[in-house]
Amino acid sequence: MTDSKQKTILSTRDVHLWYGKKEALHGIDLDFPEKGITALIGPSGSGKSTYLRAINRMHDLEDNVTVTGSFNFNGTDIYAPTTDTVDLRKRIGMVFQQPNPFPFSTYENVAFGLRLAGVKDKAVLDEAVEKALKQASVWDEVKDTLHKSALGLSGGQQQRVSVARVLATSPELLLLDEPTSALDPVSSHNIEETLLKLRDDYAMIIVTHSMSQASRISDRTAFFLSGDLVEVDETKHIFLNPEKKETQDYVSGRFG
Ligand SMILES: Nc1ncnc2c1ncn2[C@@H]1O[C@H](COP(=O)(O)OP(=O)(O)OP(=O)(O)O)[C@@H](O)[C@H]1O
Repeated sequence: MTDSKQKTILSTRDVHLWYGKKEALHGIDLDFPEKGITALIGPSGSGKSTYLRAINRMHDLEDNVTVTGSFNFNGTDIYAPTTDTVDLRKRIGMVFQQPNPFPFSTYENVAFGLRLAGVKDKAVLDEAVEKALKQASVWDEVKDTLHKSALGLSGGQQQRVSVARVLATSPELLLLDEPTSALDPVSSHNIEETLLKLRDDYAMIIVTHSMSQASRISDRTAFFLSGDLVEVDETKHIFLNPEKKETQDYVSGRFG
């Protein structure tokens, strides 16, 4: 669980983002503690994914996107020209909506980032792969087929292997962009349980359309509307006693 005395792992200030001439984020100030889950909620098009992807510079891969503002990540200026994005994305791992295993074995999927970082020792790799798969609560289901293609796993197992792949490189922050929206209810529940187990050890930011999911798993919730951050607070305050009328209207299902 988070508490108010926690250190801040990421501090973002006055974040604006333009797709061409269209401004999608209008000056977001938001901080994240070093442990626990923050949910980003809001109607479709409110800027949740845009903001999330700005955190690990995913927009660098798109043409015509301009980002301004400050992103201080544990002392690293995320947008400084000297910041290495490969290293940054190891420190800030990302799990996407669709499970996206590479067409390799489960083992090689999880070992991928470590091999990229130059780890060759088999014993080190074996241990790291097992640890990450256990942390992602999928080890028991895949331990006998580690060297078979990850594409043969169910969608829910693939998504937990995606979580393990991210954990294997010892990230400081995990970004999750609607990680259960392509999964059946049982697989979604398994992912939620996995995230709940990780929240004492990691900082996580999850974009979700499901308000019940946000209220089940997050410590803090940030409500976005039309590219603005309307309100951020402990999840129970946002759902039971929000300050702003727009938040109240959204969480009570009046729009969105
Ligand atoms: N690649 C892009 N090019 C142009 N405009 C974009 C692009 N991606 C998003 N947008 C626009 O930016 C705004 C914010 O979109 P974003 O996807 O961040 O919202 P969201 O809250 O995550 O929505 P959803 O819940 O539907 O995923 C929207 O108006 C969207 O149309």
